This record gives sequence, C-alpha cells and structure tokens, in this order.
Amino acid sequence: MTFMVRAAVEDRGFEVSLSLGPTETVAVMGPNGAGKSTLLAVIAGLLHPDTGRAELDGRVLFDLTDGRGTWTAPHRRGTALLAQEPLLFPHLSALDNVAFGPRSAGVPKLQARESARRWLAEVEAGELQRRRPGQLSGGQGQRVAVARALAADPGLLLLDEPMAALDIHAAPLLRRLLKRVLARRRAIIITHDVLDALMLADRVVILENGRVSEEGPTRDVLLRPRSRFAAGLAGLNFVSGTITEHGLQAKDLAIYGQHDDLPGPLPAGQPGVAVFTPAAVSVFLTEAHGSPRNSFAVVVSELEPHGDRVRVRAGEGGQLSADITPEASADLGLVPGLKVYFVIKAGAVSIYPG
Ligand SMILES: Nc1ncnc2c1ncn2[C@@H]1O[C@H](COP(=O)(O)OP(=O)(O)OP(=O)(O)O)[C@@H](O)[C@H]1O
Repeated sequence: MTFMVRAAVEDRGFEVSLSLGPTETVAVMGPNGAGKSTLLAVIAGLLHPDTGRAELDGRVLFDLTDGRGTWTAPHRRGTALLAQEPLLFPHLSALDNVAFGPRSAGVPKLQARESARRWLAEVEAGELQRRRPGQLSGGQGQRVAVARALAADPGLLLLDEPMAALDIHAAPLLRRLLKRVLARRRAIIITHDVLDALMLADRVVILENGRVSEEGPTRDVLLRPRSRFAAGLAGLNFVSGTITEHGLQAKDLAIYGQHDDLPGPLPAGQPGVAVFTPAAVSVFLTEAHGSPRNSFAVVVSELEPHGDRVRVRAGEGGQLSADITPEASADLGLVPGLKVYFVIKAGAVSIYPG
C-alpha cells in the first residue's frame, strides 16, 4: 500500500519525486512559484505532466514511460483535494454536499445520507447538515469540505493551504480537527505555516525552483535546516560556506561553532552551514574580544517588533538577525544604517554539513 509520484513539467521547470507511507502526512513548503500547486495538480489529475509515473495503492494514476501513456481520470484516482475555499455546491445542503461523492459512486440515497451524517458528526458539523453553503462561515464551510473529502474514502488526501482563507479564530479549530483526521490517513498538505507542519506533518518536503531542496522529519528540518528557506521558516540565522577545523568559512566571514551531532572533528573542506538563533546574538557598538566568540561587523537594515523583543536585521537583505530587548536597542541608539557588531558565542552556533 504505497503512493509514489515522479513527474516533470518542462515549461514550469518542475521535476519532483515523492513517495508516502500508508498513514504518513507530508507538509510541502516553499517560496511562491516553487511548484507546490503544480505537484498537487499533477497528482490530482488536473495537469498532465510531460513525463513520469504515479501509483496509489496499486492503481496507476499515470504512466508516461510505458509507451501507451496510461492516464487515469481525476475522479477515479482515489485522491481528494481540499482547497483554500470549500468549493461546495451552492444549491445543495451541507448533508447533500457530503453525500454527493458516495451517491456518484452508486451508493443508494438513504445509505449515502447516513454516511454523510456520520462524517459531518466526525468534523463537528452535525448541526449544520441542513444549511446551504451560503449560510456557513468560512470555518464551517471548510469543515463540511473536509467531511466531503473523507466521505469519498480517499487513499490520499491533498490539502492546498486549507487554513489560508480562515480568520485567526477559525484556523485553530480546523487545525485540531485535521490533526485528528490525518493521524490515520495518508495526506499531502501545502502550507506556509510552521505550526501546521509541526502539528500535522510527519515529514516536511521543501520545494524550491521546481525541485526538492530539502526533506526530512518535521522537527529535524526546522531544528537543523539545510536550506535557507527552511532556516527562514524556523526563524534561524543561516550562513552557508565551507567547513573548517573550527567552524565555517563563508566568503570573508570566519565563524566559530560546534558540530553537535557527529563525533570527532569537523569534516573540513566540505560544504556546510552555520545555524544560530537570533536570541543568541548580542549587539555591540564596538568590536568584542575574548573567549571563543564570533564578532561580525554589520550594518543595521531594519528594526521590527518580535514578541517582547526587537528584531534587528542586518547585512544585505537583512539576512542576519538578533533579538534584543527594547531597552538595549534604545541604549545602543539603533537605527537603520548604523554600523554595529553582532556577537555570538561559538557554543551557540551549530555547524553541520549541508
Ligand atoms: N497555469 C499555469 N501555466 C503556466 N505556468 C504556470 C501556471 N501555474 C503556475 N505556473 C508556473 O509554474 C511554476 C510553479 O508554480 P506553482 O503555482 O506550482 O507554485 P506554488 O509553489 O504553488 O506557488 P504559490 O505559493 O505562489 O502558490 C511557476 O514558475 C509558475 O509561474
């Protein structure tokens, strides 16, 4: 019982392979235009790739490598797509929207409605069964849409930013619901939200420029990012370069740090990354000396509130950040354009091959 897809869409520069275990949920994350929606469209059968093959629980979804060009129609794939908007039939009640899939598959009316009632109860929307979509809030509509997707008993659920159109009060309820629903199911969820990835996904796949740039268990990717994009998601500073005996050399920046998972010395000469949290960075107006520390001369590019701290962004494109107290920021007289020193203890910098 497996799912695998391998597909290329040439004019979108898209080439991705992915497989999922029977109850695995994978979060797909990446910048705009990375290919996340393209991936779902290819799997759902809404977009014909140029080459590739996909299989779900023994059924071939498409095979463009076998000379015959096997292609299974979207509604016969055993996949169900949940989009940002519920996309319910406006003239049908919530109950009939959910019963629609089983009805189309030939289930008798009473039986289809009975199962629809069960699914609506499962998503805590039992009391909404008589309402039309126009009488539902965004969050209620999404819950009905989840019930409709589940009623088709899909082998793979495809979720395209299901929380994106909801307000901040409705999103947590749907997230909790999805957590329960996805625990025993196979699903791919596109999200821009780290919280969704942490709560819902076993694994994260980062797409950049139509390719998988990084993948792994959610916590590992967020704690030990190997791509700048994943580091940004986790709110971590990220510098790439070449591993040296004591840390990392990145252009003219020598960074001292620790290699915290491999025993023995750092594998000098290999490409690597240095990662550290903005909370570990202190800001000074003069260069600091002393115990193993990193002291980088940088120019402040931006100051922004970050919880009860001030996030100081520095360097070109604000790629390094420090979180300091508002008092410290005021005492230092920080303003964009000011030259300062970012100081980080070597012990707070993780270096690893990347
Ligand atoms: N209908 C289309 N026709 C041609 N090219 C498209 C079409 N839709 C998207 N693309 C291109 O395919 C690439 C991948 O886009 P895709 O929509 O899959 O990215 P995405 O990761 O879902 O982005 P977003 O986060 O903005 O939704 C981009 O270069 C995009 O410009």
